[in-house]
Amino acid sequence: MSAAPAISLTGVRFSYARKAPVVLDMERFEVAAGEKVFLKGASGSGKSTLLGLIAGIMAPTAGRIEVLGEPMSKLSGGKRDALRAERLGVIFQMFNLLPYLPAGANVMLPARFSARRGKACEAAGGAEAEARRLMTRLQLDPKQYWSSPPIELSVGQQQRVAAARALIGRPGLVLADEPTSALDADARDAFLSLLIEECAASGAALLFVSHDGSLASKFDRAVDLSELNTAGRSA
Ligand SMILES: Nc1ncnc2c1ncn2[C@@H]1O[C@H](COP(=O)(O)OP(=O)(O)OP(=O)(O)O)[C@@H](O)[C@H]1O
Repeated sequence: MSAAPAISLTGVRFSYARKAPVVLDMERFEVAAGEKVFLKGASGSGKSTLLGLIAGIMAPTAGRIEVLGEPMSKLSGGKRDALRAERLGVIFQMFNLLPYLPAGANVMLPARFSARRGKACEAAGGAEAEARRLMTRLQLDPKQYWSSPPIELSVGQQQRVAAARALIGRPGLVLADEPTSALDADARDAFLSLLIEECAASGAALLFVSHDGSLASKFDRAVDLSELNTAGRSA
């Protein structure tokens, strides 16, 4: 079980609608358990689409996607949602924080929705203690910001809430889609180092999408989706 790759994708094709063009066509892509992979690629090369497929938000038109040893692409929509909630941490471009919940409650959400992630927090003293620890680690002081509504936080602070929420309850895989695009270089480097450290501490694999190639050296490996995705290429 621990040896299962975090992501294993074989012969995957995807289009957004039945008669729409194929936007993703990939023979193979694999991320090992605990591996940190930097995913780059030209705008429109399909990075967000690939993350959406791995997260189970969409299902491929053809092919197979396994996530943490589970057959994500074979599951119903409801089961894909459950697998995502139980085993994945996802940081979206716009963070998707719930605006009516304060920061601390946003961080705790996965531990509330998933029994597995709630249980994983027990060793740390429960979901609230773990949420506070993660916020502190990500340099967002919970004494000051626990009760803040997201709208009162800066973009960088919202990003830290989103990262803490993705990391809570030891997910096996963290997917991050351009989470640093709104930050200056210093804030971006600091955030990325913390994210990588926390993934390493909990044994999570990390698939991190960015246009900023200067970040690639922090990862085990960099992958260019423009090379892997053959959709739209003439044979
Ligand atoms: N909801 C959608 N409906 C139809 N087509 C879409 C949709 N989302 C993306 N596409 C198309 O799929 C292709 C890949 O888009 P995607 O957003 O995955 O690329 P990306 O590499 O993440 O781009 P960027 O770096 O600009 O964020 C593009 O041609 C885009 O027009």
